[in-house]
Amino acid sequence: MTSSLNAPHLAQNPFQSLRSGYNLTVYMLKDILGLDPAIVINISIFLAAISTVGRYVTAYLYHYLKMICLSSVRIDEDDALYRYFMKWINDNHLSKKSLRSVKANSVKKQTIDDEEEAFASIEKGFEKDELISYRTMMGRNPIRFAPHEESHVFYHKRNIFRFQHGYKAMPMLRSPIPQLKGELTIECLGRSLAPVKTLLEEAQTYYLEKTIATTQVFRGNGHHWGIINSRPSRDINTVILEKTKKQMLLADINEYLHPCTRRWYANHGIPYRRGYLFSGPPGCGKTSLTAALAGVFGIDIYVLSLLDPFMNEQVLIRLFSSVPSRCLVLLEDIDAAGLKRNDDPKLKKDAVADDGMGGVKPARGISLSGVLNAIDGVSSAEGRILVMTTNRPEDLDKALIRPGRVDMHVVFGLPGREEMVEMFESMYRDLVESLEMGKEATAVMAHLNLKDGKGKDKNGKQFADGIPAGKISLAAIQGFILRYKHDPRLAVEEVEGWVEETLRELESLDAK
Ligand SMILES: Nc1ncnc2c1ncn2[C@@H]1O[C@H](COP(=O)(O)OP(=O)(O)OP(=O)(O)O)[C@@H](O)[C@H]1O
Repeated sequence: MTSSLNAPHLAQNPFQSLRSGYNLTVYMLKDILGLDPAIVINISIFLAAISTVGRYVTAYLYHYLKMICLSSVRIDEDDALYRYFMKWINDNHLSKKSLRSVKANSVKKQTIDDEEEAFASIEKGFEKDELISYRTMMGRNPIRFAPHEESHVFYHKRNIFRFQHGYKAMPMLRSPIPQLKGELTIECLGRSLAPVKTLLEEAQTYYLEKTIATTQVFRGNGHHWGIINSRPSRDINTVILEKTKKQMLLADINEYLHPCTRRWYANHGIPYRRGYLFSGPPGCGKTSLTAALAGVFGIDIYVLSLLDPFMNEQVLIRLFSSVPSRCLVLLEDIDAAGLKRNDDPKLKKDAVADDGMGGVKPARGISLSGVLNAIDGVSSAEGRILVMTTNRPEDLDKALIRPGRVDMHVVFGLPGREEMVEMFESMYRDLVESLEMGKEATAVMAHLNLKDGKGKDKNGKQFADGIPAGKISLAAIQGFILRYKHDPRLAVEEVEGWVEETLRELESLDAK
């Protein structure tokens, strides 16, 4: 009772309230806990000082120990090693749950394996004609785990490693705000860098072996290249092109990529670059051949379009100078950018300014000389293959396609009879193979007239007979076959009607 009477009352102003708070604390320490406030204050100050000194000492010791006991490596986010390591750590350590704090991602871009795995989990209760609900399948998709910004410690081959995801600020030209760039730091307990080097080599080999049958596609996004796709490499045999043309192209690229060729170019003072022009109507296989070539030679594709909204000469030069030394740069629809010379009569209405080198800057500010500079200027990377595609080769300036910039011109045309038969057979190859293995094969194949090679040929030839040569693209023919991908006989029966309809559509488009 006495103590409650002694308790300070609510203060009338802030100073009074502080004072009453202080009085209350003193009263609690002294009367309730029986402690001397002066001693408590001294001890608190002492502990705070110890903790500050402790923090400094630990930081110093950590720094010192790091210097003498840790070896470390830093990797920038846009370096291929970053991808190699992240895949390796995800597959080898995350799956074994040795990391306890991770970032979980839903799968946005399913690979073929993801989809097959998801379908396998619902396949048993799935009726043949049932409609697929993608939502149901999505629910079965694996969740991906990735390390996040914190540091993680893991043990590998008798070594202790620590890696940390972080960001560093990069000063930007013409901007006071620095750009944040991701980086990875890998540390290893021990004074030798050898375990980290071995680890990175292992990650690199692992990644390259895992992705041996895939082609990565990058696209310029401003000043940098970003990965947009990683897909199974296209088999070159699925691309229909005159045999001699295909073989010449393969031999030419093979010769160019041979490690000894680089020295030869250097000895002769020739810039080590090779360019190809693929021309032809839409849907005739230019992009398909490019993808297949990248697969054959195990290189990645770097796609550029002069029509991208962010594209200007500076960006183009920078992108061309930052591709890896072995890759395929695909410059799509080069005719669409309107790169013309002053003396071209068609140019007058498009032109906006003289570029000072006999060319003009089209509306989006990329001149012919800018493109030539990017392709083979001093800063342009060596060792790459350049493939330019166009629907209208006749519109291209001679400077753009002169030897040295374009070393081989591959012309694609609308398909003749042979190509159509090849397309038909290629589309039904899997069906024939699966039927050959199945129990009901004989009956079904007899029905489809696919019992032997002859029967297959007969279907393909009948199919091609129904389509006039040089009129319809392979893309359109492929689209039609896809409607009957389980039934070649029906494709043959329906082809004539489809051709009539397609030719009528093409005529009306031409008339417009
Ligand atoms: N010669 C071909 N061999 C195999 N497939 C082809 C061929 N031509 C077209 N196709 C098929 O048609 C589709 C479109 O082909 P692709 O994109 O390669 O044509 P493109 O010539 O690059 O067309 P565009 O000029 O419109 O870019 C692809 O799915 C491809 O499989």
